[in-house]
Amino acid sequence: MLTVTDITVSIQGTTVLKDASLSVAAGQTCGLIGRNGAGKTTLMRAIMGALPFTGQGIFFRDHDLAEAKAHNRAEFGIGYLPEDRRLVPHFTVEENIMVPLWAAKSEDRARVKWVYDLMPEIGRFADRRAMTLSGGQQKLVALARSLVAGHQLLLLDEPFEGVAPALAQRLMEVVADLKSENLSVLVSDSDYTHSKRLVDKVYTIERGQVTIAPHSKAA
Ligand SMILES: Nc1ncnc2c1ncn2[C@@H]1O[C@H](COP(=O)(O)OP(=O)(O)OP(=O)(O)O)[C@@H](O)[C@H]1O
Repeated sequence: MLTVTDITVSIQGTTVLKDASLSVAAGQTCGLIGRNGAGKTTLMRAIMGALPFTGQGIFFRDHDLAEAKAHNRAEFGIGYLPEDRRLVPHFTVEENIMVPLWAAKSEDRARVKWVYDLMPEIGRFADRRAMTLSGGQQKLVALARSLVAGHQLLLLDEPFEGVAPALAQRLMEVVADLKSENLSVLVSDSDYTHSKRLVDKVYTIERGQVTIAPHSKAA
């Protein structure tokens, strides 16, 4: 499904990701665990087309992502929850979660309804402007937005970071519920506490180098 092979990313002359490889199979949830500054966000942003990379490449199903425009990710069914949420503050919650559909020129209301069914709390504040929500609520909205686009693959960048325990629990429940949807998920975390209950396979990342963790349930 997603294959990253030997990619290197340099930012301002510094190599921040070095020959990184990983793969996420259909229906699999993979963890990417590493400390702050290890390169998790850099890898996610490279997959999303927001950072140039060198190396063999990033492939998603039949698509060579180096050849695709960043906005094609939504068309391919890839959803992304950035670490810093990146909601449009003056848009309503519903407008925010519609953004990937607009990018993909899709009117898939059924997908939006599916997200509201999965996360009923989102429907309850659908008309509120994003800037009026707490940080934790904004994370839920950003997760909902990633789900609207991500009917094949979800990239979740530190979804539990800086979130109160009850909300982290709720985020975990939503991600765990996706197991029955055959979605592929790559979830990054600075430690293994939250993600260990979710993942089928674990990669660790340290100073830009990715390795498969020995305690992975499946390789
Ligand atoms: N725009 C940038 N300019 C300079 N250096 C950068 C930039 N973006 C990232 N880096 C550097 O690249 C390295 C990896 O950063 P990255 O954000 O990918 O780490 P991370 O594992 O996601 O950690 P964090 O949880 O702190 O975001 C860090 O050393 C960081 O300082």
